[in-house]
Amino acid sequence: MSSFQPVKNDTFLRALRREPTEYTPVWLMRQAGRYLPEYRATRAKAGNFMGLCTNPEAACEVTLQPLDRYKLDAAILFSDILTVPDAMGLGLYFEEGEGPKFERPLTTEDDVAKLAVPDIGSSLKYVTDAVSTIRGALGGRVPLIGFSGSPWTLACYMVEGGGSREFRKVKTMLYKRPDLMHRILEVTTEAVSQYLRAQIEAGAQAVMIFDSWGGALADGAFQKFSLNYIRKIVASLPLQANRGSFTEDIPSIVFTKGGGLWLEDIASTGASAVGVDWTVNLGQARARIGDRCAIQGNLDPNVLFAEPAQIEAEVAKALESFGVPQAGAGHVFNLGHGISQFTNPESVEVMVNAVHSYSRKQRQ
Ligand SMILES: Cc1c2[nH]c(c1CCC(=O)O)Cc1[nH]c(c(CCC(=O)O)c1C)Cc1[nH]c(c(CCC(=O)O)c1C)Cc1[nH]c(c(C)c1CCC(=O)O)C2
Repeated sequence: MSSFQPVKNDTFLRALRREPTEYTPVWLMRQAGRYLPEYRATRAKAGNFMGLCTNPEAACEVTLQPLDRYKLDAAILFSDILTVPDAMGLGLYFEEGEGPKFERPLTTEDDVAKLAVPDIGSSLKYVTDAVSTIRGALGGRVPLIGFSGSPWTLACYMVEGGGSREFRKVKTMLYKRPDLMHRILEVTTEAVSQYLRAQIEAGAQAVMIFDSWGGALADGAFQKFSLNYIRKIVASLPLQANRGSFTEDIPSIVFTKGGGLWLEDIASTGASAVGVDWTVNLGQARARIGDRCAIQGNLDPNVLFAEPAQIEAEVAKALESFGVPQAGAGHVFNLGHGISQFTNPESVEVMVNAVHSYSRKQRQ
């Protein structure tokens, strides 16, 4: 039994390939999440967030929830970037209202020496099972995006033991013991490469690398400790997947939050698209890299707290800034970071519909 169906709405994939589209495709980072009452209901049934992630049927249900409400052009696997360090034995847990934490962060030289690539096929089977369940349930409606954290972003959580503002521990290690830092990044790079390849094999039609904390690094350190490892991962990914009766291209997206200064460097990884946050001017980004890579982004998620007319105006501003994507350029509309849990679900509908209708008008 094959659950692979070719995709019907391939607007997102065509934009990533920088081919012409009738309108600008749109999806939202964290589109399945706490701002949706139906998500909160499913999460309550599953007990907690990791209960959702580890149950492929529940993960599938919440992945599809935003697609049933909005005309989104892509689905994203419901999971978390921290499943990889959890599989490495660090013991992921979530404290209510405090975000993710690790029971066994990497604190000593010995911890780092013992770190090893986990057996992805067994320890992260719940993720690849979720991917194939979701791909089957989508029935080709829209493409399914798989994802991972960047090695540097994962290392931030692994060394700090949770979220951080100053990154004191992880940056101390980076400057004082770069050998230890590189070892963590090497092991994590291999784990992430295998993990993304497993997601592609299970049915993911595009992959995204979240480098959420790349922007916390100094110029020079960013290229050495984050980008070089992302480059290795992108190089390890297959460009196509064989689905039995057909093959499909597998584009990749690299999103470095706060990476606006380094767009050319990020584009040079060979990724199909560069994700940008709201500090970046889309027109300037296009001029800098738009003939090498597609661009994804970049509305400030806080725009969604304004009135519908203001949301529509901000969407139009972003689309005008990019301009009409002629062949050779590609734009995927998104937020510049994950949607806030305090967002009114109706505002998302206003945004998605505004992206579609305004970008169609632009092309007339
Ligand atoms: C840094 C990071 C994490 N996770 C992720 C990142 C990179 C993107 C970014 O920078 O935001 C990525 C992520 N996390 C989640 C997804 C699912 C797919 C999607 O809809 O985009 C994705 C792609 C679900 C989630 N991951 C998490 C939630 C909230 C869980 C809940 O309480 O229901 C969701 C929906 C938990 C999580 N997981 C993480 C944090 C910091 C938190 C707490 C966030 C919060 O409290 O708002 C780590």
